[in-house]
Amino acid sequence: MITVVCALIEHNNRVLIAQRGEKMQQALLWEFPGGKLERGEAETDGLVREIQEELAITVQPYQRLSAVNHNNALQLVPYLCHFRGGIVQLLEHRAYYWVVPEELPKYTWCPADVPVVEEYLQLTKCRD
Ligand SMILES: Nc1nc2c([nH]c(=O)n2[C@H]2C[C@H](O)[C@@H](COP(=O)(O)OP(=O)(O)OP(=O)(O)O)O2)c(=O)[nH]1
Repeated sequence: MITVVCALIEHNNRVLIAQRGEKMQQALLWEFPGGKLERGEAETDGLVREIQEELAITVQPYQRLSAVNHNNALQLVPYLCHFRGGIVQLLEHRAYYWVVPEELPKYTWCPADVPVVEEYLQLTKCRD
């Protein structure tokens, strides 16, 4: 089973979502950006590195959400992150949006992300 960390990057009550490229696995589906950890790398270190590599922005992870075990093949570990600066560049993805949480269900998600979206919606409802 591979571990993939992903970031729910928050800024001004919105969260960043990214669309996978045409040639990537799970092409054109929406995800929270992130990627696989390197050997011995801490989850949050790997996440900060992946977001810098993929989007050229700096994030600060602050809360781990529930890990999703998808088909015993992939463990997706989501983190809430503060946006700390930079200008988004699409170095790997096809598109990105900053969306309000209520808009999240409109997108076609990678299957493993569906429970993450649900947990995030619950959590943001409790904030209001
Ligand atoms: N980054 C990310 N990957 C996800 C999510 N949901 C999901 O099923 N995946 C899958 C897609 C890929 O099979 C795998 C992550 O691979 P990746 O290609 O994004 O990771 P990476 O940047 O480390 O890629 P690589 O260069 O090592 O291949 O996890 C998600 O929300 N974010």
